[in-house]
Amino acid sequence: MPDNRRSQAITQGAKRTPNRAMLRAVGFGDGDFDKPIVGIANGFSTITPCNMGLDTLTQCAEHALKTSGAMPQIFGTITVSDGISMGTEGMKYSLVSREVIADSIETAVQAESMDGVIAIGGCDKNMPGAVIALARMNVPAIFVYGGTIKPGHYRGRDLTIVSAFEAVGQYTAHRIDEQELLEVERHACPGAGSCGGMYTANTMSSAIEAMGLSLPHSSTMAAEDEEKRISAARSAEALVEAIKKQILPRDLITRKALENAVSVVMAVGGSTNAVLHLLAIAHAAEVDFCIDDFEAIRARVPVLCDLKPSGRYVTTDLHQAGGIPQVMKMLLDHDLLHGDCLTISGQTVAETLQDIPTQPRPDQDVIRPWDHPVYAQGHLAILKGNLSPEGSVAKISGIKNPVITGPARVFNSEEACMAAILERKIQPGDVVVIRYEGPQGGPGMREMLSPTSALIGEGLGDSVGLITDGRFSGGTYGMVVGHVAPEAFAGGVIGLVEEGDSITIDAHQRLLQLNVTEEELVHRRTTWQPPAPRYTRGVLAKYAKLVSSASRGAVTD
Ligand SMILES: CC(C)(O)[C@@H](O)C(=O)O
Ligand SMILES: [Mg+2]
Repeated sequence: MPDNRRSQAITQGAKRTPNRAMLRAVGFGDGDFDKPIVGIANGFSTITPCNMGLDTLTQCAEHALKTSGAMPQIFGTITVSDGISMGTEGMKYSLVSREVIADSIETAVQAESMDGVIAIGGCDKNMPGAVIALARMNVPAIFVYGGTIKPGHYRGRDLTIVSAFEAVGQYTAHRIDEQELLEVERHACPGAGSCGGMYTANTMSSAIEAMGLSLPHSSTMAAEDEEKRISAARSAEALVEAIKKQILPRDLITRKALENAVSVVMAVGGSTNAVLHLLAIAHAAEVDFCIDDFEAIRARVPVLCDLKPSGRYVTTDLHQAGGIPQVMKMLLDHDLLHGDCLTISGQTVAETLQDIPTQPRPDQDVIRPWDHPVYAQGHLAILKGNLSPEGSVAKISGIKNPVITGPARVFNSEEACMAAILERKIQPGDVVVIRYEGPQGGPGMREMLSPTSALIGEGLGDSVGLITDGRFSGGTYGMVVGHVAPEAFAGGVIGLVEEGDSITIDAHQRLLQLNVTEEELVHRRTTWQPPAPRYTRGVLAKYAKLVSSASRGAVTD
């Protein structure tokens, strides 16, 4: 073990007698002060099914660290539940929790001079929050994903949490009755694990595996399966080896690795949140990577996987079909992946894939053959125009009407918009505008799964556009554009839109345009004032003062 261990700052020499005295109280013995001290950032919580199984994984990792000659130290990180807070004021804490998780891991590991860290997370923000911390600290580290939930089943179909969100719109549109709404609620989430489609949690776990920061196949394992617990122990062993070799997160989180992550996110049809989080991870790792880098990758990478929200299958199906290594192998064989990137095991990406088949198994169709992709190009597009000169993010594949020009229906909050949708006041051809929901203005940039799902449920998903300076859940699809930057609160044009204005969303040209003259915008700006901040004390007030534009990842440092 390298003798320049960080933990020597608290374990070596007479002056560290008190420090060792306290470490003895937590279980250190005479021979333990020369072992590496490895933190386990344990996201266990019962406030969301995503994190329910993490304590078991922590115990597996703890045991494996001890048998591998390291000294584990467990500490907690928080989580919030996107799905449970969705549609409420509480969702404003969701993106904020990414920073709280990152700051809490950094604080604990740096305060105690740890030699390495295993970050264990489940719900959406746990993944980017953990990796932001690992990138900042650059101490040997590995990520362990809590695992996906298995699908629910009802009347012969697979259900996920998004089925429940969409059922709300189906019910208000009288397309299902109250009993069916209740049965969907009862069956959508059968146990522990993160939301089961290729939504944000599974998207980010896949991106982290693509960057070599977690073990192969680990990002698509089910939370409740034994292999997930075995993988946690193997991850601990891999980290002890990485400490010996001094493999650091910034050796893994390189520009090429970020490009690999974006390619995999495109190939699996992942969440729009991946744009926000990968930009924030690049910022933390001090890698030159910006929102415009997504388009070059989108244009060359096909969507290979037929996964919910817009596809048929769930992440456990992807796992059974070969998981992320199978997707990566197909990308590598077509020169759409950098095979020379390093991974946490010390192998290169190409070496980890050498035994993976070049074509997906013919007995499954969740991963399509290369020459029959779901879509020929990626689905995550960056739209620009006078509404979003810094950028905005949309899923543009599989849309029935890729170009929509319609009258603006303007709402200054998610709640006001949701009320209008449920009162059936939104008509085909409308372009819904939800603003003052950005990182600063919300604050917290809420996910708009409730209104987008209600539109789908009411059968308006193909005929109504929706733009917002907020963001979307991984379960959102349709003609929807989020992360509009600059946001309204920061003086963005979205704040100048008036009811009835003509707005164009053009997926082909990747254009987001307010069809109003420049002179009119100049006139409107003379009377525009930012609203008073919604919060003046506490977490949300502090966040609103620090947070950057979504086009830079909504970072706070
Ligand atoms: C509730 C969901 C689907 O997990 C959402 O929060 C996401 O971002 O995917
Ligand atoms: Mg989410």
